[in-house]
Amino acid sequence: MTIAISCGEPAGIGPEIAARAWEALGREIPMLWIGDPRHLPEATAWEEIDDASQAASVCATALPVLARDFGPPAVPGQPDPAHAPGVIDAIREGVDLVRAGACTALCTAPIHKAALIDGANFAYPGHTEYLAALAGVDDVVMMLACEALRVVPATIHIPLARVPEALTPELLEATIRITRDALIRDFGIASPRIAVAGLNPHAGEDGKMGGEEIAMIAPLMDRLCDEGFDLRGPMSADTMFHAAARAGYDAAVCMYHDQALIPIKTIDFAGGVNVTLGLPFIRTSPDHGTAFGIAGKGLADPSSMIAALRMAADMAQACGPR
Ligand SMILES: NC(=O)C1=CN([C@@H]2O[C@H](COP(=O)(O)OP(=O)(O)OC[C@H]3O[C@@H](n4cnc5c(N)ncnc54)[C@H](O)[C@@H]3O)[C@@H](O)[C@H]2O)C=CC1
Ligand SMILES: NCC(=O)COP(=O)(O)O
Repeated sequence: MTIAISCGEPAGIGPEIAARAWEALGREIPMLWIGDPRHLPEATAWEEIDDASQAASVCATALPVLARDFGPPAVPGQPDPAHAPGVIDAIREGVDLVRAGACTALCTAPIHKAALIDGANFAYPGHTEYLAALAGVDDVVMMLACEALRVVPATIHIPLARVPEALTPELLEATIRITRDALIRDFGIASPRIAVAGLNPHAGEDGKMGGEEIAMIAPLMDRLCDEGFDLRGPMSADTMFHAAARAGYDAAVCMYHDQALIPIKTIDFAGGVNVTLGLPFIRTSPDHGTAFGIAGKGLADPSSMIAALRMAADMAQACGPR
């Protein structure tokens, strides 16, 4: 039942929120941290382990650490490209542990994408795509979830100008299918109701403000509804996130990153969790980034990390490791 935590960017708040999350949950949820222990806050009670199987017994008294040497020390707020290989390896090691059955889930602390590209030619825009590559799967889906809302961006880390061309019926169909399967399997919703956002203002206003809704989104939705999917939309993105609208669906599939992430980070920044759907293992993460401005100052709120660990543990409990 041990959850592997990858360290994330050492100059960000990742190490401190992991340490704080262990303080909050270490007696309840076995976990281990993969990274360079010199990057943890000085006061952290940590203990080196050689093997994931030792984590459960250590975790009640110290944060179990699979210690790796990243080379230079970390300066809060100043990412060092020299850490990039270590950061990437920690994610890969976490995946290996989960896939080998030594851990039940992976919870990733935030990475600074630019430092990984500069330091190691990291070929992926984020964890989501890297994890898909490690797992050898083509279609994965990013979901951000909090008590009040679940959102899924169909396109993720691409420039806004490229969204319309990237938004193919195939991509949207895979996104909706994976989302529905996960709502049933991981979130225990027998008949998921999925809202689908339009791409354009007012969901295209009958074609007067853009054509993607009529040409692509609505026909795909009709086809999936004929198969038994409960889909609502295409909805105007500006009016689908207020409380009464949210009561009408279990998840919202959105067309691009900010359409999905702005509402959830506005509603519940502290409680939001990023969960990757469609992987053959469980991966969660806090919804926020590296927060360089507050790193090393003891100001970071660990709530989202705690929520991410809880969600990973709940998913493992409900469905078992994949
Ligand atoms: N899963 C991941 O690896 C993610 C990584 N990132 C990366 O993080 C870097 C910084 O991104 P930003 O857009 O600045 O977002 P950010 O989430 O790091 O920071 C946004 C604002 O929220 C505050 N904040 C964030 N987390 C906080 C916490 N736990 N407690 C208190 N305040 C907190 C920050 O101080 C800042 O004011 C980028 O390189 C981005 O790619 C961003 C999101 C997720
Ligand atoms: N904006 C969300 C984000 O950057 C998380 O991406 P990932 O690293 O989880 O793929």
